[in-house]
Amino acid sequence: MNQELQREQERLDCVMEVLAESIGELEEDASRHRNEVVEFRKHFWEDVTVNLDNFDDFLETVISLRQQAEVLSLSQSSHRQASKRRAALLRMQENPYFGRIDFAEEGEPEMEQVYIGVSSLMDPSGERFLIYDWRAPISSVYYDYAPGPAEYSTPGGMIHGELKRKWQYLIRRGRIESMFDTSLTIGDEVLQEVLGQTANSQMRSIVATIQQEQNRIIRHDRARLLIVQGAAGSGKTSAALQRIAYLLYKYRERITADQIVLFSPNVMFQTYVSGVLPELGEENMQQVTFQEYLDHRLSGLFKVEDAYAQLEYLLTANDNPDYPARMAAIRLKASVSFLEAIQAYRSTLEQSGMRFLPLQFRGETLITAEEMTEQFYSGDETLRLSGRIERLTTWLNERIGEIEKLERRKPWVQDAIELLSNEQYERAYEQIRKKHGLTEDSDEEIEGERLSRELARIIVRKKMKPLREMIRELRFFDLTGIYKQLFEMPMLHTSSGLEAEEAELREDLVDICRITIRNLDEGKLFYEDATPFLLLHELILGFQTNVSIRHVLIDEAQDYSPLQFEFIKRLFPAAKLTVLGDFHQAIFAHAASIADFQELTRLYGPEATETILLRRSYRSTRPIVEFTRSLIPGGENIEPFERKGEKPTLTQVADLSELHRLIEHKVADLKARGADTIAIVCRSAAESAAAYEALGEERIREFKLVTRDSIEYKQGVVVIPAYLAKGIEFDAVIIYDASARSYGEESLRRLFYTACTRAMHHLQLFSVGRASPFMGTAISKGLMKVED
Ligand SMILES: Nc1ncnc2c1ncn2[C@@H]1O[C@H](COP(=O)(O)OP(=O)(O)OP(=O)(O)O)[C@@H](O)[C@H]1O
Repeated sequence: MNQELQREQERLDCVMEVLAESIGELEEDASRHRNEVVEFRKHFWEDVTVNLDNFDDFLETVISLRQQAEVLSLSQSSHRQASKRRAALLRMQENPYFGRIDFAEEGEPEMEQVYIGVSSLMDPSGERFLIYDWRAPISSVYYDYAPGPAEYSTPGGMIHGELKRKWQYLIRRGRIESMFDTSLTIGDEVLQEVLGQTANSQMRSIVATIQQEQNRIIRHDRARLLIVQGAAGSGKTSAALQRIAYLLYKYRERITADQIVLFSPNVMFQTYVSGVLPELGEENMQQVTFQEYLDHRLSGLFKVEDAYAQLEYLLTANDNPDYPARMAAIRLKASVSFLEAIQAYRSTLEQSGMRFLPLQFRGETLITAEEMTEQFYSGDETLRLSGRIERLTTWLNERIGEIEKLERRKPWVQDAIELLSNEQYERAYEQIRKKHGLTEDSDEEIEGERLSRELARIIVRKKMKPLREMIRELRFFDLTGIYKQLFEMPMLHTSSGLEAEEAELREDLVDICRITIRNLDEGKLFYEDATPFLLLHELILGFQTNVSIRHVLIDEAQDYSPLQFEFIKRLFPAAKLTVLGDFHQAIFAHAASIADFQELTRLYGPEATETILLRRSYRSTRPIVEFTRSLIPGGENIEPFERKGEKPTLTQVADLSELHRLIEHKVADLKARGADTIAIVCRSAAESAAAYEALGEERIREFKLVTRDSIEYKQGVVVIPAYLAKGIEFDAVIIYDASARSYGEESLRRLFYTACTRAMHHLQLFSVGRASPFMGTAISKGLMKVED
């Protein structure tokens, strides 16, 4: 062991001792707090004087109760803090720090050695940091600079100085296994080692090897909207999660984990990323899918199509006569022009066109839709929509009040009175006595006439309660009709936005409108209609908002339409947005021709928007990246990280039985070579299910079929549609059928790219018959091995 390493090991030994001591102290603390809480709960009522005789006594009781509750909650929170800190220190025992910088601050006589780890640690005197948290201001120098002049920002201003040296450590269980003096980039050696490991069924934190451009994303703090456009495997999801950990640290006094929301593509992905924050000692943020939100808001009204069902249609329904119209509809309904058309339509509703549902009671129409329309548009022409809604609601309530009075005299009410059970009668009677100020002891009786009047009032009011609720919740708007009307000619044609752009879609408009209306009439809502419908709904009736959320992060953002972004912006008015995506992986039809996030600038304006590009891809070996980047236009801009591996292989087979036989061999071979996670990636769910069945009974026991309802993916072999594999990665990927038949159309190029970029170490493609033309360049340039 050389001297330097010896010295470092000695220092590490001291740190380990401090860690052990601190853990011991925290354990004592935790058990003291626990006992306190237990004791406190036991004697809680002894210290509370409960006296409710008069108001002063009552007040005193309340105050003493509140004080007791505060003491209890303080003890509980100290106990929670101590346990959290103890868990962090226990994790640090495995690997207390991973880096060091020797930094000479301008104007300071001494150079400081700053050790960086997942969490901070002070020496026993409490005066000196033995380890700095990776999120501390000074730690950014570690990620941002090579030796030379360096600076970092603190709440008190910029600190300038010189970074003398930079070190990386590989520590396991208190032993330094190796240390590197890294010069230019942060230790490619360590990164090599990390990236060379096999995939886990859970995403891991990248704290020790965050790259400079990723650090910019993590610590970004200026813009309201941060857009991250990055190649497949460039660390977008990783950076997003590290960013959340950073925000929770930097704003620990102000922001809690439940004020941060991560939009992710599906539940399996949610499980996949859910370990990163706990690994960093933080609580998980909230995770949602846009689909969950749509279902929550709309499932009472419609059968809402799932995003993946739409994709499956796109991939399998080419023969359907409505297919071209549906494709055009998907593009139209996700466009900025359509958003503008909806906004324009909403304005016209201030003058005319609003539709209502008649108010019905006992099978009769009490107030017709026409009456409501007339009332809505009568009087002051300058009134805005919200004013008109308020006025109509008041009018409806008054009308219902009048109708209620008339109903009381109707024979059905008398019948209902006679049918009252004894119990119901007693209850009603009691209610009436109370109303007239009669106590249980008073002798005064309620005379018969008054009693039946009151009973009638109670019965009618109860029966009409749902109607009143309907009015209060504004459910008398015929929202389906209003949305449908947008597609009834000539409404859509005349809206300004569409006339200007999307001219080529105009030809398809008749068919688009036809299929939309038909679907609505069947009580169904296409996925592409769900957001526009909800947006129109909110534009008319007011937006539901959540002001407590401070940060919203949207992963796989290429899958969201401008309308969805508009919606999210309005839903979270107090939040900053981080949007991460890669248009080369845009597999939904609506984004087929979009290449970047420029359109998003309109959300908050150019001054409040910043874009960061990530070009380097870390997931896959160099040969795999060289192959995948040849599949897309502009792919030459993607830089592979230098990691060795073999070229992807293309094997052509004659038929399915040969395919299945070779897949089985390949799986066995990959396992023998150490691949823990292997994915057989198919084009669609339909192809996955068929492949899974065809691979035979024995394999069915061993392989797992991933569907859109899958909650987690475990290590092993999975058969999975490409769109569900998005965002996750595998040691080895087998493309089930990369033939021209499967991946022939240009519209599937992005899906094919997404599928291939899931591979970390091995990529095997099979093709039944002629191979997909997407691989033309790769074959001609020798970027893949071709086997017959
Ligand atoms: N700085 C880093 N240090 C170590 N590993 C990294 C780093 N950056 C990325 N990785 C690894 O590269 C892989 C891809 O990262 P991630 O999934 O975050 O990329 P992505 O851009 O979201 O990919 P995609 O768009 O394809 O879903 C992961 O295994 C991640 O751990």
